[in-house]
Amino acid sequence: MTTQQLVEQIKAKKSFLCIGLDVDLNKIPKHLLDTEDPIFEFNKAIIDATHDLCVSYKPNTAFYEAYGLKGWKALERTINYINEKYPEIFTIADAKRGDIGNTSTMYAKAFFEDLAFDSVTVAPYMGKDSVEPFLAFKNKHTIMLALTSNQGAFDFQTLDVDGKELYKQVLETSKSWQNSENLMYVVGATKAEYFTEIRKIVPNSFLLVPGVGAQGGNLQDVCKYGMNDNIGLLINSSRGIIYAGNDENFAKAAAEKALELQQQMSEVLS
Ligand SMILES: O=C(O)c1cc(=O)[nH]c(=O)n1[C@@H]1O[C@H](COP(=O)(O)O)[C@@H](O)[C@H]1O
Repeated sequence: MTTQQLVEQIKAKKSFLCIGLDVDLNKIPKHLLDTEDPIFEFNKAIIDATHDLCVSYKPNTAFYEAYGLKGWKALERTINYINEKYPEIFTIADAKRGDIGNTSTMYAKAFFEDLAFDSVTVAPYMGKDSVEPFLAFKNKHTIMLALTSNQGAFDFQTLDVDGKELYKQVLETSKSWQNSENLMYVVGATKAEYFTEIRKIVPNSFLLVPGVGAQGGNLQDVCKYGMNDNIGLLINSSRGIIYAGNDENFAKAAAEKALELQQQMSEVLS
């Protein structure tokens, strides 16, 4: 998917919501556990109930890998279901990969070719030659961690390196990499006060912003300081939406939570 197609979808749906499909078998409604593929059945119901309120789904692969082969199969069924039934949706494999070049190429193939995701999250720690193999894929997007939502972000990311915080160095340096137009960046919603500075470095890039909902990030502040002419934001909520209900009506409860966020986004856009 091109960035332009993503922007058009945002404008049509008046939403820049990304729903995180972080499926935990201990948290999903009990009646689903009797089905053959509870993870997929959960996702399918959530997706069918929310696809017109969001523009993106982000399964975090940890929640699938934790269940071994069954989990990976459920991930494959989920991405295939979205791509077949709702091809306009921007899909994110939240896998936080990155390794030496030839290994990164295999990670990229796994998520862009075998599973046909539109994007994958990547850690910048190993530098240019660990990220460029992902950037080589046309119309695919590499979403690199910049300033994360967790407390540990202050351990390294905000440290001063040659007079500038490390996350700023990461943003600036990455702009010089080959096919850097395929980069997006992760910035946590819990760090809204940093968005003005970040926008000075990457004014045009899309930012994936997790941390609204369960982690307490504020949607209005993120929009105020982070939005650009192309909207430029994908705001993620996972637990706050998908676990809104815990009985037969769980998908309806999730849709109600998604609608709350979509309505706030619609207001911001108007
Ligand atoms: O890359 C991410 O998506 C990510 C980066 C970050 O800085 N913080 C963060 O919470 N995430 C992910 O975003 C999701 C947030 O989930 P909730 O806190 O349940 O909304 C999880 O899948 C996290 O792994």
